[in-house]
Amino acid sequence: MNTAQKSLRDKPVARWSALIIVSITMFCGYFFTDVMSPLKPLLEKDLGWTSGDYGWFTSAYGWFNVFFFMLFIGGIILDKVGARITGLLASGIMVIGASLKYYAIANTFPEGATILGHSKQVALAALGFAIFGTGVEIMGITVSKIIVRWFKGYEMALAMGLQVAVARIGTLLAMAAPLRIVDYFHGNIAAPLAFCLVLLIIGFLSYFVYIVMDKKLEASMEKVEDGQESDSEEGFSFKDLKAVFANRGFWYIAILCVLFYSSVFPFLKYATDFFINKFGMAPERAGDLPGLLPLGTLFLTPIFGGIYDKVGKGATIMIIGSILLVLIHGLFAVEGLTNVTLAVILVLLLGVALSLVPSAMWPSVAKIIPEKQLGTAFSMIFWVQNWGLMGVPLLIGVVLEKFCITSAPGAEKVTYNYHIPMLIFMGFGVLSVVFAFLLKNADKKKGYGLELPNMKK
Ligand SMILES: C[C@H](NC(=O)[C@@H](N)CCCCN)C(=O)O
Repeated sequence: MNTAQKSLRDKPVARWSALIIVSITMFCGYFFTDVMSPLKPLLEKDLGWTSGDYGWFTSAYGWFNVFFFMLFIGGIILDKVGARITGLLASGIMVIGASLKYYAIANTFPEGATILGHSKQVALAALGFAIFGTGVEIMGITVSKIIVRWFKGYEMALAMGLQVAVARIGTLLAMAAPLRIVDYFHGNIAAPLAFCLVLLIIGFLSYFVYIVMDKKLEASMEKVEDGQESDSEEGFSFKDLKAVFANRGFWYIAILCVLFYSSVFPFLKYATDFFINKFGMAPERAGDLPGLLPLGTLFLTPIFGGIYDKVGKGATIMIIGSILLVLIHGLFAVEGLTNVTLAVILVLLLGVALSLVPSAMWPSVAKIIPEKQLGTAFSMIFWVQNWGLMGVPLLIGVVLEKFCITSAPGAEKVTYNYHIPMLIFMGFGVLSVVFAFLLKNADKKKGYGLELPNMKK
């Protein structure tokens, strides 16, 4: 390819700069997603929440995505109007939802005021989280499509891995920082939310820089004669949707996605409480342990992504990650295993699993589905995944409240036995292994190329 035929995406500095900018927005989104997780014991102690309240509030993340088909609508908008407008809308929605959640936690409401059977505070916080969840998920599909747009034929899995790694720094901070921020602000439980809200506004503003870059990319692509890239901008059609639905590989990857993530992200929502209850950790330090999980993924996701780019073996990588999940949650479930060193090792291994599967899963979607249907495909996969992100935290909250309380009724501090929740997480792991094998089998029959490298020779 001579210089005259090059578009902006062919320049490494340009495509990596685009990646950095969208990664910042996602980092802020992931931080806010999990910022309340280490606060569960405090929400119960200081604000009078129950585990059921917490489970219901946490499940709100997926409400609009699942029931109002917001991801589906977001995917159509993305394929129709492109990443510039969709990304801006999504990050704006994140800021609005986060503001409402902050308002709910920062204020006190008249005792006895309830909405849908929950206190006004829990209900408003949940509504804010539901709005935020819509924004961050649509942003997620937008960023996935942006990466394909800039990196297809280049370091696509590495770029996806790096973006996820940066986002996971947000999760790491969400685990390690909130209790320290609360302490610093003399027990103000809303302070971590305020801090995070400021970051989200920064993420929103940084997206404007991406918009400028995207416009330049488009202009440069118009100059490229062969018209290859313009194929990807045909937009949504119901024919495409039918084609995505009719693809068996799509369903295997979507089901693997919901099963795998159901045993990781919802686990993180309860991890601090779990380590306090099972491993007897001090509440102020218990958030540090789940913080190790995203820490490992920072380095490993890009490494595994790089391996997939160069060597291939995508389906095998997903099988190994799923098997690890079963072993980890299985050991967490064993009663009497309360050694903190073992807990550290298992959390680090969970980080390996959370690096292996996503590093291979997301780039594999682009191998199964044509680029012009990718917005729709990513949004449908996220939609299926959101059933788990919504339902599983709710399930765990209800199970904890109904079957796992070990403290005497009316005790000042409620304690839990996490055996059943861990078995539930392990069950999702077992099903993930089954679907990872089905995917590998389908790849052999249909020749998606999941075991082949991503990079052009
Ligand atoms: C890339 C992938 N993202 C997702 O699965 C999102 N739908 C959910 C993000 C939830 C953030 N805690 C990932 O993070 O691996």
